[in-house]
Amino acid sequence: MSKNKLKSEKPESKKARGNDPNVLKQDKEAEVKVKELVKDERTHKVLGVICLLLALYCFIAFTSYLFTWEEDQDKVFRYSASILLMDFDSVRVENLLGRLGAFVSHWFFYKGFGIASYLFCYLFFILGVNFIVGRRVFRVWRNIKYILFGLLFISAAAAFVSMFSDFPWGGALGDAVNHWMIGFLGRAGTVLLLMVAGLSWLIWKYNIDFKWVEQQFKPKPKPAVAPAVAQAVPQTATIAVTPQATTAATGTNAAKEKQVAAQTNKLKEAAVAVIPPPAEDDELPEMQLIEREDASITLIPPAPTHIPQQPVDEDVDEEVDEDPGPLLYIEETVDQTAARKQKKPATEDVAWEIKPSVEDDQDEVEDQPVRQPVQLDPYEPTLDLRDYKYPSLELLDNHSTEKIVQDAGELDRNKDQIINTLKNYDIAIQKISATVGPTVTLYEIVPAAGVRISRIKNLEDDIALSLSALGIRIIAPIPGKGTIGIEVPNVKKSTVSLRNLLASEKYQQSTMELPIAIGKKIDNENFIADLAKMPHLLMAGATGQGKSVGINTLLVSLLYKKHPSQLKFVLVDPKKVELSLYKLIEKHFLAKLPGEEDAIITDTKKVIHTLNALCIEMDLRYDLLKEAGTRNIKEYNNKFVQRRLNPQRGHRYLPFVVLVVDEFADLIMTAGKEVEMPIARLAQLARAVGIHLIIATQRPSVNIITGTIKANFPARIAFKVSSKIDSRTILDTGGAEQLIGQGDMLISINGELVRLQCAFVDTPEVEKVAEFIGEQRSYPEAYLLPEYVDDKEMDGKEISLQDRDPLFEEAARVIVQNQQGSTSLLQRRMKLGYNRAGRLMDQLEAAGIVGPNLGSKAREVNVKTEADLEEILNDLG
Ligand SMILES: Nc1ncnc2c1ncn2[C@@H]1O[C@H](COP(=O)(O)OP(=O)(O)OP(=O)(O)O)[C@@H](O)[C@H]1O
Repeated sequence: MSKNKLKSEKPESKKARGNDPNVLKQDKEAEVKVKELVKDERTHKVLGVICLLLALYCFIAFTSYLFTWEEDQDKVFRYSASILLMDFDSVRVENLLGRLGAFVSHWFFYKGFGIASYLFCYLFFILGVNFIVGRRVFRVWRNIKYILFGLLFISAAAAFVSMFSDFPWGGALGDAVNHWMIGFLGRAGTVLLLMVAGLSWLIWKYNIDFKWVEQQFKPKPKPAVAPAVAQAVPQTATIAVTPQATTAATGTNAAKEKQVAAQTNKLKEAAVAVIPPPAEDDELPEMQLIEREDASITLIPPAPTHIPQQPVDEDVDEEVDEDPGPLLYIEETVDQTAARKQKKPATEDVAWEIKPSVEDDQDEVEDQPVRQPVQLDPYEPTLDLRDYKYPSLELLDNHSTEKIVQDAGELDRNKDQIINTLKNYDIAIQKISATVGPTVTLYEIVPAAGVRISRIKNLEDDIALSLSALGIRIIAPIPGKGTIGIEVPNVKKSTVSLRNLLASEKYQQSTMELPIAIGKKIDNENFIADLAKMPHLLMAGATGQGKSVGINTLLVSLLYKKHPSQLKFVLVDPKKVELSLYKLIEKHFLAKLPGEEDAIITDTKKVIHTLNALCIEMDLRYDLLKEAGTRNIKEYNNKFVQRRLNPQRGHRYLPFVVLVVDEFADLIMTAGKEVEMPIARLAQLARAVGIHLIIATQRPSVNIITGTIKANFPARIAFKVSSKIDSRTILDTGGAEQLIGQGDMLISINGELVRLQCAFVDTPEVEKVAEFIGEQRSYPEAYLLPEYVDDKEMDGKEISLQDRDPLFEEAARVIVQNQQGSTSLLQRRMKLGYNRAGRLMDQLEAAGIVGPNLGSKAREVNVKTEADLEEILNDLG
């Protein structure tokens, strides 16, 4: 009965949904064409050129108006807009850009905003540049806000100042505002209000500090303080540095580190204290020297206690308006110095003390001659971007009411049909119960005594056929319950919004390291898992079944929980369009190869480089873990946070790295083993160092998901696939071919299989989240992966000093400063792969800077001082 019903419903529903398929196709095509046109790079460039020309046009017209307005004004008044249509001879205007120029300028200046009209030239200019360059060189909304304020303020101020001038300096707007203000506040009040508005804007934009005011009221420091400090604290070496100075010497930036070390080395001899002034940008700050009398003071280099990357505002038209922060104070006691000299393990030999400010301390020094070592505050990675705001749930949409409505009639009908079908096979049942989920309802059956479950299992296909609904899955038995489950799709499915999942207590309160909100189980329980524990995820599904949405769901749920300093994504997108939205968060959350323009990798060759670079990153991280005596990233970061690891030795806070590959099959088809090998290596080893993989494929065939790959991906997700074989390839069992699509999925974690409805997040929502993050202050560039040089590309290249590696000089300095000719030192300090570091070492040998290879021992360093090295480098030219 219901079989017939189902059959007869099909054409109807098609009718209801669809109209003539041809018509639909045309609509779609037209829509696609318009969309493509809007997105086309060339359209943007044309718009950009138009905007720039408009900017230039207005600029010339306005400037000309300044000189010709007297002659032209009468004519524009007399003829108004009809001046544009008149003969050349009947009306002659003086404006360089003719009647249109005269009319437009008159309109902007006289009827509009006066001299502030020039702001429109600026607006067209920034729009033009943004369109032409193809990315947001200028932030449009922020600039529009400034321009609106400027129009109001400049026109009002200009109108006030030029009250008795004939020229419309403030335009109609300025006059109106001015008129109202004078009536309301009087002249003095208007002056005050304009001053307050102008000053407020300056303070807001440039964050002016009023230190000079502060200094006027501060008592002058006593002249003898510096020697007094040295004498009073003979056992303490003191270096004052600003937070920026500490940043300059991080392990990630070997050049700066080396410069700091070089400067500090020089200072050691002179026994002086170093107080670098606050650095505004990434440049190494210049040092100010304050001589101290006591030559016995020992100095340690200003250990980079802080951020691995110096954040900047992405906005190019704005200065970084960050307060340089208070001076920090780093101190090492004589015991610690001695310990350091004896080369105690890196983890224990250094204690840094960070105190507010030398200025604050100077008075204190006199009252408190002996300084006690002070417990340091833990390192806080999120201070990298301390004003970073996590995206709010408001950016996401609610796609449905979370309440699942199930028609009681439908439940009854399904129940009866199940009972009858089983009866046909002589299977009696004791009890049947139903759990209604978002997409399917689970009917749980307790068979009558004596019915063997294996019988039902054998009849699985027949029962599914008899029930004849699409997407039925029979679980016999339900693991751990001894009952039989039959999943029947709901007629009315409800979408699970990612927003609701992220709002759930389970997600909000989660203490997982990488929480991913995947979807809802059949019993409506939210399924939130820890990617760090999985530790890698394989996703497969035929085209159009919800893979891309699934990837977005995972990425967005990580973005809602993680700070940019704690997580980096490596995105591989051979299809070029799926992950392109995340370009906006490049400087916050993405990692890329040095020198690469795009952080989202679409080219196969670059994928191979990136995967190998990730392997190098993994090896480097293992070296760090080993040196720190820790077993995994959690222990390592804990130790770093407690300041028990010295950044001077290359230690740094390690963010999690999540590699997302959107179309794995495509890569394997084009690059085969070259891609499979590094992926397999990463999958086998990378979990302990915080590198996790999410790999998605449309074609889950055995030549793509090979045994090696499968063995290392214990967590796997299958959306609907086209055959049972595909389902077996991915899940080791059938079932995924029975799914109903649209995010209906099976997840297998450590052998346990769960059916879920994947949470839904739409592209505009992802865009909003990416925009929200992208607009905030960021690092100066994406997180840099180590350099990888393809052996094949370098093979056959002779060691020639003419053709030196670009990093040759830097490598030479690292070796000479450390007086240690070891390849692994170069690898660690400069984040290089073994091969490149080896080649650099060969070149250094050819230049006579290091001696020959001594097997397992480090090479001898022939150059003893940096001055000698500089000479050699100069000679090499
Ligand atoms: N979790 C979900 N909830 C509701 N609808 C979904 C869900 N996931 C996907 N869909 C629907 O299915 C459509 C296709 O999904 P998606 O683009 O993710 O497929 P895909 O597997 O990535 O396809 P392709 O491999 O061709 O890119 C979506 O546009 C959406 O309408």
